[in-house]
Amino acid sequence: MTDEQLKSEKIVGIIGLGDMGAMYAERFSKAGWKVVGADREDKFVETKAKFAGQAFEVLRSGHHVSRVSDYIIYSVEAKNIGAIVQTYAPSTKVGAVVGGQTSCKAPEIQAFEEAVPEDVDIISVHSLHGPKVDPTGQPLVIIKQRASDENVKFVESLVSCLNSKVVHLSAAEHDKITADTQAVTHAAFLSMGCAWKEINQYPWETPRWVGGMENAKMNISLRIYANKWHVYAGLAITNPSAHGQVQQYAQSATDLFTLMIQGKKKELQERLYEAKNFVFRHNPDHKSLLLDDAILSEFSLSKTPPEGRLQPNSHLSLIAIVDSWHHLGIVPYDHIICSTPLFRIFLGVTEYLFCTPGLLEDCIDVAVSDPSFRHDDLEFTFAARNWANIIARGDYELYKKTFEETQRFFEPKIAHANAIGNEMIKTILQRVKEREQ
Ligand SMILES: NC(=O)C1=CN([C@@H]2O[C@H](COP(=O)(O)OP(=O)(O)OC[C@H]3O[C@@H](n4cnc5c(N)ncnc54)[C@H](OP(=O)(O)O)[C@@H]3O)[C@@H](O)[C@H]2O)C=CC1
Ligand SMILES: O=C(O)C(=O)Cc1ccc(O)cc1
Repeated sequence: MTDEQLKSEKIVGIIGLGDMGAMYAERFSKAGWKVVGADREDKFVETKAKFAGQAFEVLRSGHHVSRVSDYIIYSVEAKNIGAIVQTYAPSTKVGAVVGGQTSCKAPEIQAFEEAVPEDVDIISVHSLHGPKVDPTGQPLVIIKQRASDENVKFVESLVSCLNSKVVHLSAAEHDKITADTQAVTHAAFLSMGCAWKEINQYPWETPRWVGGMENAKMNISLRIYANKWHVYAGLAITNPSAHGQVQQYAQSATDLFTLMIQGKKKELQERLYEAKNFVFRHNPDHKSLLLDDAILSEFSLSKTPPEGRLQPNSHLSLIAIVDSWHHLGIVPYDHIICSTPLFRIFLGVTEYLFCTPGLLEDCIDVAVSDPSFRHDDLEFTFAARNWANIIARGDYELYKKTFEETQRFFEPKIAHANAIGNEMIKTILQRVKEREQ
């Protein structure tokens, strides 16, 4: 079938009209597909009113969506995917295709394999960006679990209106890469947020955190705290590979902080240079960095421009990620094809620190000789260990509580940070494109 035939004959169904589901429903329907969607049945009237002006139709429940749709995308909380698939799977139209948008694929695929009838194909998707980011040029993973080539073409044709970069992976490959990239990135920025809350300081209000790298840390941290806790909890807790990665990050932060307070400069240097040589070995001349301080300096949350010399910082959150990539044998550049904007920014900032001549040396000097960031680094280390524990225990309630307490602390600044973060992401994407050319 041609794309036009598919568009006129197929019906696309979305179960879960939250941030990502609504984004898909809006974009697919605007591109000319017939789209139906449902959120929780008890919210039907409210959901129908919310999307009244849209080109897609809101139905009463996932059963109603499943009965009529040729491709059904479950865009629901990861923790509940098993139960939700079990509920609606028996209503799936004969010969249809099902898939999900959750961030970790093992539980999603298992739910489909267990519950959907055998005549139904399984093709999952994952847009590697948040709902407010323009999907153009961002990676979109397609996972053909069990499907005819014709149905894969149907899904490709559908998602082509997003203009994303399609990457075909197995569920296992997807989960390994996203554990390496997303889970640790989130752990780092979640920990920064908790540390600022514990020392009771908005980082943009003090001259201690000034400069491009600091802007990136604040914007990304607040961007994560602007999202829903379950997105990050589900992604890390349901992905077993993520537990070890987050644990290693906490261990690296602990080890490096210990070397700092012991004043063991030589050991710290050796450890970080070994990590640098492993992670950044493809860019030994430090050419064409993803980001630089001048670019990042534009994106400040502070009202007053910085004055004088920037205060050097031990950058524990950045040196710990390079150390943990080294310990886990991860070369982050290998994952760029399947990376999120936040991961690319994190990589860009660490690359800037490690590959700009003189910066890492300054950072090591400060780390062992200047105690002014010790309290912050101590809180950061506690926070990293706490997140690793919560994730390892699979404690959704404690995750929610810890996340929401910090979210409340940053509440007054979240909208502003999101606006600046969007601009920063656009600039960085442009930069990545130029570098690719
Ligand atoms: N947000 C992001 O940045 C990204 C998220 N993802 C993944 O996509 C999925 C959706 O995330 P997101 O849209 O952000 O989350 P949301 O919480 O915004 O959306 C999930 C929606 O599903 C609804 N829901 C719950 N139970 C049912 C049900 N039985 N039938 C129909 N709808 C139901 C929820 O209602 P209620 O809230 O009332 O329970 C909610 O409106 C998650 O698995 C997430 O990990 C993937 C990429 C990016
Ligand atoms: O870019 C990020 O890491 C985000 O925070 C947005 C996000 C969250 C969950 C996903 O599965 C994909 C993207």
